[in-house]
Amino acid sequence: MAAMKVQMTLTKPVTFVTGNAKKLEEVKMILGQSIPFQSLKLDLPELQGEPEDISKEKARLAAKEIGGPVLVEDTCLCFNALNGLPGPYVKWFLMKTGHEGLNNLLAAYEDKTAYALCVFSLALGPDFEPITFSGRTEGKIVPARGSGNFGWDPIFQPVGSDFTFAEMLKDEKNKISHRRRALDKVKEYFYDFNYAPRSGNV
Ligand SMILES: O=c1nc[nH]c2c1ncn2[C@H]1C[C@H](O)[C@@H](COP(=O)(O)OP(=O)(O)OP(=O)(O)O)O1
Ligand SMILES: [Mg+2]
Repeated sequence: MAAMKVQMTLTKPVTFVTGNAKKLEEVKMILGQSIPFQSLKLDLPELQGEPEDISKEKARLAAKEIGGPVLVEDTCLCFNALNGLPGPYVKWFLMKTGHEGLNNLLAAYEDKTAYALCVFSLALGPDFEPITFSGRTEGKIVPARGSGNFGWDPIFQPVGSDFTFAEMLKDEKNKISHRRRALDKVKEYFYDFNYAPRSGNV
């Protein structure tokens, strides 16, 4: 009876919880009118560990805080030469060492390939186990190019593009980004449970 549970529970719009205004901006652009949601700015404490577990734990905390359905996400930047690090810790590496420091981490390696990973977690309420949806974009780490107003965008150049995320128009980034790919799965989930009409802004 999972489907019925979902429909009964989602009588309220989902609250997307994040402390990052740039994330929220992209989520709004990508979702459009497809899923009814509201947002709340909260900087939730984050577990250490694997991306899925970090994201799920964030959702549990958020659902407890809100007392209703929540959506959160955790974003990682993973270097293949470093077996996936800095991964979920990229925020702290970026803050302490900047774009140059992140490039320097790879100086000893020929392999500059990396991937951006976004793990969304949906918790239908405080008593529900969160469900995760991941999206991944392959690319490489390059010296910073483009406007530096969102995280590590200037040093990530996706496969198949001559531009870094920071050099692209938002629309272009949103077509191929880790966040877009994860949100496509979130949307599918909502359509499957008839919570959002498939004819919505896809
Ligand atoms: O598309 C992106 N392009 C460039 N940089 C990005 C992107 N998405 C997240 N970022 C940055 C923000 C933070 O430095 C780290 C992820 O950390 P993460 O914990 O997921 O984000 P956060 O703490 O800023 O917001 P939240 O309150 O949702 O946890 O990578
Ligand atoms: Mg965070």
